[in-house]
Amino acid sequence: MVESIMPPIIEVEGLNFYYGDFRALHDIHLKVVRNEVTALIGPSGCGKSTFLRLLNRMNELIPGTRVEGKVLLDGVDLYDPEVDVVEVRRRVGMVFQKPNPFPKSIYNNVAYGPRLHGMAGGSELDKMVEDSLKASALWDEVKDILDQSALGLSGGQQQRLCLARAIAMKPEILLMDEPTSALDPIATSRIEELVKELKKDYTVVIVTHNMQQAARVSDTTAFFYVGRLVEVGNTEMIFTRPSEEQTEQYITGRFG
Ligand SMILES: Nc1ncnc2c1ncn2[C@@H]1O[C@H](COP(=O)(O)OP(=O)(O)OP(=O)(O)O)[C@@H](O)[C@H]1O
Repeated sequence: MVESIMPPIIEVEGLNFYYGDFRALHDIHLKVVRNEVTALIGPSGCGKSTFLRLLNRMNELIPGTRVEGKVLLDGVDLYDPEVDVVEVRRRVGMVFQKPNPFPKSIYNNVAYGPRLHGMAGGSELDKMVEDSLKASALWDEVKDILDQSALGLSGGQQQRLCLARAIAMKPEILLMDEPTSALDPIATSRIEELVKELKKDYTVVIVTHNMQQAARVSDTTAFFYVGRLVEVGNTEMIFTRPSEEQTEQYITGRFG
């Protein structure tokens, strides 16, 4: 495979991860290319979500866990003791499987992070909220009801609101953990279209159980199996001519 000429935004080197004594990830090496969508696929329990959460230090909220190895973001190790975890999570935003808006107004959901970080106020904040809702393709649906509760939105709208909330923090990377698994097909295809759109401005890493989704939205696909990264490469190549037997078996539905 021809190596991409774009410098990687993330370089993972020799990453191991433990929940207590259980080693969930084994010696992972992976480069994530800037302004690409990278999909993480593999059967249930293979470590996709664990790996994703290591990219913004979310796993350290779980007691008894341990990380070895490096996750370099623009060349700086996220796990270096000097690095500020709050800044890491601002630069690397996340959208979860189930939409989880705050029980606040639509406006305040998006404004919450920028306010907390003193990033904007007044009309500047209004603009930030508008821009974020536009980027998540929700603005037209909510512009007249910004003061209404986010909990009144549909599941698909709530997920786009969560995306707007992440975007408002001006991240460089967006992590998505099965962002469409709770959504119907129409809401799913809107999110998929958005993901393709978002890579112009962001780098996206998405975990998905749905192989068609990985094939539709991603540039690069990484196949995980029992805590190991079996193969990573150009998405079309992974889905048509994988190098590894295990990848071939998984994508042809012979296991998992
Ligand atoms: N909080 C936790 N404590 C202990 N073990 C955990 C925890 N979270 C995950 N694991 C274990 O780590 C392994 C990897 O889990 P992970 O959720 O990362 O896999 P996954 O590929 O994302 O699975 P799925 O597709 O089902 O979400 C599994 O064996 C799982 O049981």
